[in-house]
Amino acid sequence: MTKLSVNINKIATLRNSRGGNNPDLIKVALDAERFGAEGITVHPRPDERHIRYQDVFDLKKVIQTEFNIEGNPKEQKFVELVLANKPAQVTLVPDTEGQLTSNHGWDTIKHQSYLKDIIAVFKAEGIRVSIFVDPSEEMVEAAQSTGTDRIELYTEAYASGFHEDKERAIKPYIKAAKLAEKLGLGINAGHDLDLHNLQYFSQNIPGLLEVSIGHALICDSLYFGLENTIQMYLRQKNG
Ligand SMILES: CC(=O)[C@@H](O)[C@H](O)COP(=O)(O)O
Ligand SMILES: NCC(=O)COP(=O)(O)O
Repeated sequence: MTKLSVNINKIATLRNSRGGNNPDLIKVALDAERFGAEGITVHPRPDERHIRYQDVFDLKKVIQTEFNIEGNPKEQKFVELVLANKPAQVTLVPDTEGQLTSNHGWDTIKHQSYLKDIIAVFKAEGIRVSIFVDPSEEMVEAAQSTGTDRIELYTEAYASGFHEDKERAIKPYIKAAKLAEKLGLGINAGHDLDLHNLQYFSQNIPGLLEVSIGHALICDSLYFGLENTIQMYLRQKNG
């Protein structure tokens, strides 16, 4: 069964906007788990615009479901943060500092040697590794030889094409997922998944192990409440 990992970056965005501790990130993470979240995802960025490095230490002490930390390992502070907290999973994302949000996957051919080395560092500590990739069979093929446990399919292109032509939008993801399965790679997915596009994605992607969803879910919770929203996403995912 595909797991829903709730990304709480945007809770931290709201908290940081006033300098205090409201909303309380730790409380939201624990409530999200109580409401049915099957994992918690955070993406501490170098500018700490939302998730702070200290948040990761605080969350690690209390999270009961799978903890997934995302980030770019070219940032040494990120590597040290992950090794110090040993989450269930680290998701390597090739974001640079100035990006508004994640907007591309790894070039697993060009960065093959680098990825091989850094993935080995995390795996030696028993941390499962996932790498963020575009839905490209070439990139998935090359991902296998990096030694990664999983890939995370970057789903922005699916989300942006969904309303116009969902069959067309999902096609590259089905191909990439079938190849990943054949190569023995675990399959995660995320970015811009929401209440409208999640069910079709999870119904059509073979071997999907985890979806990580943040922005749309937190926005939806403003209208439906966090507990109801998490239940709605779980129903869509399992539908
Ligand atoms: C890797 C990815 O697509 C998202 O998990 C990312 O964490 C979103 O980052 P922001 O929440 O900073 O937009
Ligand atoms: N890896 C994707 C993630 O954690 C959340 O992405 P989004 O739902 O905030 O776009």
